[in-house]
Amino acid sequence: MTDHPPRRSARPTFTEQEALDFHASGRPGKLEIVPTKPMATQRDLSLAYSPGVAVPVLAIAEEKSRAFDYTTRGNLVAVITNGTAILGLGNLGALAAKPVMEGKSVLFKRFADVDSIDLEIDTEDTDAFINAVRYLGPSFGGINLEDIKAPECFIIEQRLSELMDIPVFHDDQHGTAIIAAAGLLNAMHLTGRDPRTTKLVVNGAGAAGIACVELIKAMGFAPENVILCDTKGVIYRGRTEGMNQWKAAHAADTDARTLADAFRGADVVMGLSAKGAFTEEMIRSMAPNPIIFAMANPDPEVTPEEVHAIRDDAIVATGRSDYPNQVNNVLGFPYIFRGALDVRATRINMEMKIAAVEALAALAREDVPDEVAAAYQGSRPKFGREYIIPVPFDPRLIHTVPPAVARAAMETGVARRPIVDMDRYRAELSARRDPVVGALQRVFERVRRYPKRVVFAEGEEEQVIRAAVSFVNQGLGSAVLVGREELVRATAANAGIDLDGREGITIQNARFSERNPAYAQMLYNKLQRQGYLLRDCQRMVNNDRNYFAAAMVAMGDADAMVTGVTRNYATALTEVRHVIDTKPGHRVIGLSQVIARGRTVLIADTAIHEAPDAEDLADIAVEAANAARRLGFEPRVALLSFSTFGQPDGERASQMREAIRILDHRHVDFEYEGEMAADIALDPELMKQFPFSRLKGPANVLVAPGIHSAAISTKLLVQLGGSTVIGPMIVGLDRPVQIVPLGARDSEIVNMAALAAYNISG
Ligand SMILES: NC(=O)C1=CN([C@@H]2O[C@H](COP(=O)(O)OP(=O)(O)OC[C@H]3O[C@@H](n4cnc5c(N)ncnc54)[C@H](OP(=O)(O)O)[C@@H]3O)[C@@H](O)[C@H]2O)C=CC1
Ligand SMILES: CC(=O)C(=O)O
Ligand SMILES: [Mg+2]
Repeated sequence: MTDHPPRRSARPTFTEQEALDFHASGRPGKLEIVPTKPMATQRDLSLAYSPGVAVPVLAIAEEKSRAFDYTTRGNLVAVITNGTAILGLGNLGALAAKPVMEGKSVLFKRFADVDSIDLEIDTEDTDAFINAVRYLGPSFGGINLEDIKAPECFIIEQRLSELMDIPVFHDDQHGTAIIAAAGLLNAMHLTGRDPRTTKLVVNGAGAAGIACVELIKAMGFAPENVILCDTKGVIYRGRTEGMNQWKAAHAADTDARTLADAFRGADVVMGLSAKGAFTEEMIRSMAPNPIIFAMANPDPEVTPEEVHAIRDDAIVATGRSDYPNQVNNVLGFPYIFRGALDVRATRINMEMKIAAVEALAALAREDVPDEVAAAYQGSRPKFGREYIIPVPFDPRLIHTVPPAVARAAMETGVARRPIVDMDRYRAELSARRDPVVGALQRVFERVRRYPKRVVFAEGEEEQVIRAAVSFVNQGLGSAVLVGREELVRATAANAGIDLDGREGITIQNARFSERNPAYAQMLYNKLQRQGYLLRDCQRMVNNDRNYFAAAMVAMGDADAMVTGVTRNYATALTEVRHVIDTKPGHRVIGLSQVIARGRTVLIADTAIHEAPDAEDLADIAVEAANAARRLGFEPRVALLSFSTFGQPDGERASQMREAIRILDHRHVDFEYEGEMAADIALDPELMKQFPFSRLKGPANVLVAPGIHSAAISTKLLVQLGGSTVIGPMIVGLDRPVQIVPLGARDSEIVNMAALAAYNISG
């Protein structure tokens, strides 16, 4: 067995209420449509709509392909369903399927910058469904069919592919088959198997099962070695019960009649059926080093724990994110469509699917990049039994899979616009990845592997209780809620949260804690020369939750702390700093992570130093660069000003220049430059005017001249620029504490608790 991280918990990481709140909060649902052109003047209006819009209309009427140049068509995919097979939940209708389809559209955007809209069509009549879709071709560059039950899905996909000149791709069929086949290739490689002689069983002869069998056979498995099963058992030649033409095409010439018969001596089994369909006996009866892909969602045919309890030579994959080897469709559909759209493909053919399989399989065999490795700290995932498929947050997927798909499209004559320069295409693809994806993922993954005890200082607040429950449910660690026990329980009960018997959550009433005298003494030792009596310290620990919580962390009774919901930032910080020192050799600063379209930058100091002098600014730069490394960036630090390299001059600008000189003397180990204006720091084209600049690329850490400019600019970015801002995060304390903004919501508190547990100061 290869190294592997501690196995993750199989508990759900959210409650039902959290899932509903997630979908209801803010604008209901998960999508909105945003214009890409300004609508600021009368001229804009007359260009966007009548009369200006008539010009592209006539251009497209004359030459259809111009629609790709003048409209959204070339980057727009419709996710279409009738809701007859929603996940593994069954036929719940078109309307109930909408959350899934919206989700898919969001993933298209986030992972591969494909614009997407969901369309729910309220009919189970195959012809009516086909008719509703077939005329939509001019609107879209591709059609992703989703959660439509077999066998209708086969007819629908085939007919629409014939009728439309854009890719029509039923993801439950081909997406699943592609990811499963990639994992299978690697599992075969690890167990030294040859496709021509490997015996394979697929349980489930629906959309996903049939597509898997077809793809696997196209990849060289011998048809006589492949057995397909459904609820009636083996699909054998001559069977009449529960059959259809798609099952019949894969009917095996075999004496096996039950799933248990089929399992006997099998090398590989794939489940695309239902929870618990594989028994202990079946697993035992397989060949040595068996490969078991139990992919029913949300619960697999057999769990990895159940398999590992019976035999230790199996490679196991599931559809779930909380086990290794997740067969997750998100590894496929965003990138397959990206590649197909970029060559304006007319279809997604078998060669394109196989190219995706091979690209995914090859990626899992390569060394993982730091960005992925950081999430698995202590045990870098390495190609092996517990890592046969890339993980969804792998940043290489975007520049690996689409080029393979595009190339296959070009080679098989379905590309309407071949890509001329593949290297350039790859570079453009990397820039398409939305930086919000994965921004906190490494933090969460790391903490999940090394869970921490986090103290939530304001335990009587409802959103804090919700956050603590979510923190624990996500497997991030245990939570201590500070507050009066009856009040915490009553608030929780009012909010519909049952704290009784909930593992991982404790309540600490500061007044009754037996650790109080020790905390008060510790605080007295620190503050006795600042005018505080022991009695004052006792009162602070007894009455003030921030003192009590911080003392727990200072004395090792908890690993990290989060606070700030009920008290303004500065007050909370002052209280915390009475208890927790600055980390020796460090400087406490506030760092905000700004995630905007195309990039992530860190801005400092957004919380502590109001008017830093040159020495302070140099320290802030060093501290921010350290934290950037902890968060997974190689820092390129720009010291910002209204001026760039002395022009125009001014007092704050010369202070920034002085800070640069101090950094020069310190011989720091990161790139830095300044003073410069923010646009120069962030735009490589503008930076070209200063060829002597030492930054090798756009800055990703911005040091502002003062807290005013730092705090004002991050807030402007949120309000006007639509950016996501995490923080200010506190960096440089000796023990990890994070402070959320006053009135923060539960999700923000969880993020900050995770950042505290991660300890960005290192
Ligand atoms: N990435 C992933 O992990 C994915 C997982 N899936 C999962 O695969 C499963 C099937 O999805 P899909 O193909 O879209 O659904 P379909 O409704 O199209 O097909 C379901 C098939 O499973 C068979 N089946 C159901 N229960 C059993 C059982 N206990 N034993 C044997 N066969 C059974 C049915 O048999 P019969 O024909 O006799 O009715 C049918 O052939 C779902 O659980 C779904 O969540 C799907 C897509 C992606
Ligand atoms: C993953 C998916 O698409 C399904 O279970 O239907
Ligand atoms: Mg689906």
